[in-house]
Amino acid sequence: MNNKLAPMTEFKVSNLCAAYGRKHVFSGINFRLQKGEVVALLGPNGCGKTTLLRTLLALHPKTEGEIWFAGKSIDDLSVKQRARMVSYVPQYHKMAFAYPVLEMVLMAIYGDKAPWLHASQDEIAHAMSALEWMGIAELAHRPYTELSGGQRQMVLIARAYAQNTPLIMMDEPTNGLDYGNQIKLLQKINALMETGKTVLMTTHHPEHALQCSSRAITMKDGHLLSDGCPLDVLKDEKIRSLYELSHDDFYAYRKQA
Ligand SMILES: Nc1ncnc2c1ncn2[C@@H]1O[C@H](COP(=O)(O)OP(=O)(O)OP(=O)(O)O)[C@@H](O)[C@H]1O
Repeated sequence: MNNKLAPMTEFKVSNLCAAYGRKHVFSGINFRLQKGEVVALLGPNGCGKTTLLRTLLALHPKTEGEIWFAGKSIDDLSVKQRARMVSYVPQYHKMAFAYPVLEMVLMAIYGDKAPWLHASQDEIAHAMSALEWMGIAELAHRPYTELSGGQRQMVLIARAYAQNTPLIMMDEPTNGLDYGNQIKLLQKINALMETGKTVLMTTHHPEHALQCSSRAITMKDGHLLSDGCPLDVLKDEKIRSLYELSHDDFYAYRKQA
């Protein structure tokens, strides 16, 4: 089995726009991701973060613009080629069948066909190591549909990790995780950066972005507002303005926290 990462030289987005029917969600989005960056994307509910991630993954159609991966337009890559370059932890995931967790992880390695049913010992060991990395090896033989929300979330993260792509996109990855698992995940994301992987993750928690990201991007009303060092982009005044919080509400909360 080929565990080598596809080369991640650069991921580039230029003038990207997307809509649902006639309703524009975002327009004129430009940014680049470099190897080894963990980039946190923040913005109010409904500003378009999930739609942006789904558009970058070609799961939602763009209305304008270009997405380039290592010099190739994403439009020219097959589903299989994209799956070697980028993995995805969605915000919501429905699974109709009660597949065992181990098979769910093997599916990420093999795509939508069914060779995971004949997986080799090496492949099973690789999938198990992803579950161990996430700290959920004991769930390997449990049906996915019988897991709690937080356990399912950890399976999806292990699955993306097993896919072994140079770029991982995660939509609110700490969603549903208990306090301890949130901290452990943020540490794991931070460690991914050291291995040269690139992560683009949405979060509703500026403190999570400050803990594990090397760069933060904020988004509001269908546009990117700021992009840079988390300590600068997530200054108190910028957070207050992003989420439209009054001085009193914000500092009363801060005082209690
Ligand atoms: N399937 C859909 N059909 C029509 N409109 C949609 C659909 N999905 C999302 N929208 C709308 O697109 C906009 C952006 O939604 P999106 O889910 O991308 O926001 P978000 O920033 O990820 O929100 P949240 O932080 O609440 O998860 C919202 O106004 C939403 O109502």
